[in-house]
Amino acid sequence: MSSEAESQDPPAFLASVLGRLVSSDPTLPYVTLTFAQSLDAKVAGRGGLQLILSGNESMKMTHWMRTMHEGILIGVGTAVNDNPQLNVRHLPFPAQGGHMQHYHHPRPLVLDPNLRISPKCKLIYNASLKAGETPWIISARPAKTESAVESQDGIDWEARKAALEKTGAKVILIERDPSHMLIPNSDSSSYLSMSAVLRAIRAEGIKSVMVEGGARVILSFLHNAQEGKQLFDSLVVTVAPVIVGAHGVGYSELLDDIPGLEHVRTEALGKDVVFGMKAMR
Ligand SMILES: NC(=O)C1=CN([C@@H]2O[C@H](COP(=O)(O)OP(=O)(O)OC[C@H]3O[C@@H](n4cnc5c(N)ncnc54)[C@H](O)[C@@H]3O)[C@@H](O)[C@H]2O)C=CC1
Ligand SMILES: Nc1nc(O)c(N)c(N[C@@H]2O[C@H](COP(=O)(O)O)[C@@H](O)[C@H]2O)n1
Repeated sequence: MSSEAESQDPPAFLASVLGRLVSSDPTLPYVTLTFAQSLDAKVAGRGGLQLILSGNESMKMTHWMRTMHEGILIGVGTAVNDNPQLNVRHLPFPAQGGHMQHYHHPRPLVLDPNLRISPKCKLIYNASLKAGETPWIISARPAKTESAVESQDGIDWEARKAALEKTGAKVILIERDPSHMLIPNSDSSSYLSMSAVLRAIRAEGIKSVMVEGGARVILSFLHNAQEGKQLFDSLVVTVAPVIVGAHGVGYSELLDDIPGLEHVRTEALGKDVVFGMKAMR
């Protein structure tokens, strides 16, 4: 595997798990759900502390996945907590015909109903330096109410939208859908319908999306799948040889059996093990 890791082509592992990254439904993008976890299924430490779970080899594989997809989707929890870059930085520098080539960066897509992301975040800063694509923020107008507190929220939301748009970031609005499948105990005002989000992204021209987390977004996809609504095509999970413990952040506490997942390939990458699965839509 080490010679493949240095190659200027994506690892064969990804080709067999992701195939041609073409969705069977033309109204939806091809979706890869992917994340790194500890042996005890935690994706972050105490209070959401960001953990570097992936070693060099599996992190490189993650960056191959980034360059293979047109979009990279996270929830606003990750955007605020980690201030991530979501660009492609850990691949061998590509040369072609004597010219240096740049890897394609995926477009960052942030689920952010209440527009909590900062206009000063790295995603926006990097885009200004051409070290990443301009992020798209996916949101929904606050519901109109008679309440003074909530109507003030509406005004603040408009101001936050204007501040983000001033940086060049695009705010994509979707309709609020109170009937969409909700994770038990979650607050409907801060959740968007995942299928509406995916349809909106596809309508904007994005044909493949890598979903990188965080915990609630992972749970949303898996919860939908558990209820028979399969919204991802493949699942790639890096397992690192560490135990985080009960104080860490997990995603599986509310889940039951998930049907329709089929193992494709398992790869040992450095200290980590990466599982590649396909999902039956
Ligand atoms: N180990 C790994 O691979 C990764 C770990 N993380 C970790 O995850 C943590 C962040 O996770 P969370 O706080 O759960 O935030 P998150 O990144 O999952 O964002 C959740 C937020 O997204 C918004 N959202 C809108 N529609 C939604 C929907 N249908 N489903 C889910 N969310 C929706 C909501 O405002 C919700 O609160 C951080 O500690 C971060 O370090 C994040 C990404 C990858
Ligand atoms: N593959 C992977 N391994 C880990 O150990 C991780 N902590 C993550 N996290 C995800 O990557 C984002 C950080 O990306 P940048 O390095 O800033 O580009 C982080 O926010 C998570 O989405 N992934």
